[in-house]
Amino acid sequence: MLKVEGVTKRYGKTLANDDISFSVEDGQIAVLMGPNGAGKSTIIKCIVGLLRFQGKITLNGYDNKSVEAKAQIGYIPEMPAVYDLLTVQEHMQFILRAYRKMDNLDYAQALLERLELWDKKDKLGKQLSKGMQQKLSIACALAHSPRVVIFDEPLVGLDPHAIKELKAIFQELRQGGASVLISTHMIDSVEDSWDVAHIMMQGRFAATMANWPSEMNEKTLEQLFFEITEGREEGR
Ligand SMILES: Nc1ncnc2c1ncn2[C@@H]1O[C@H](COP(=O)(O)OP(=O)(O)OP(=O)(O)O)[C@@H](O)[C@H]1O
Repeated sequence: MLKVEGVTKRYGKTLANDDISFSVEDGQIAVLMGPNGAGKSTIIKCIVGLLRFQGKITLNGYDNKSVEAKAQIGYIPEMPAVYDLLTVQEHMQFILRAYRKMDNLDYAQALLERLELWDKKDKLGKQLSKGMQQKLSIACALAHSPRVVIFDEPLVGLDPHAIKELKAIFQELRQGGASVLISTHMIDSVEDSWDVAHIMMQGRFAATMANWPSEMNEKTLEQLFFEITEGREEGR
């Protein structure tokens, strides 16, 4: 479970996150949406421990800066960051050694196969295309079976096969009990597979929509998004 309590982050005079609180339960997919500059990447960077902030963030009860929390988190950044001089296969070995999860080697290979990277296993990071680097970044983040997985714009630059696989992976993570947070501009990319969606505006949550079977939503997520961000419903 991911718990964010009263997180505020300023860059100088810019208030990027303004007292944000939310949680993502085990086996839940939460979606973060909002216009450019709303503060999505900032809250994600706070969660994964890349930024200092005011407030409290815990992963399964552990402070997000603790080693216990870091061992449980998988982070797919907006821009893939791979090691130029490691091969695809060496990335997996490096990650699994670092997390002491060498038992996951078969799982890591299966991830590479699903993402059509196994035939590139001997290529260096710097020899991969942007989309291949993105796929490797996804495999690296998932290889150690994290319990909390954070995706920042994961579908950008992926080919249709990888998008299909990644959508299946979202569901498998959810079924496996992970807490999944996905930041995306592509409203239809998450289809109906999310549990809760937060729409961010100017550093705050302007609206939250649940997608439980019992919830009778009058509006689609897309309608709500345009209503909030443009002050009207799309097409009106
Ligand atoms: N390193 C930084 N230094 C100063 N200001 C920053 C920095 N990073 C982000 N900001 C500012 O913080 C605010 C939130 O930015 P953030 O990147 O979190 O938005 P976002 O919702 O992820 O946007 P996008 O959809 O464009 O990725 C913006 O006003 C942005 O200009």
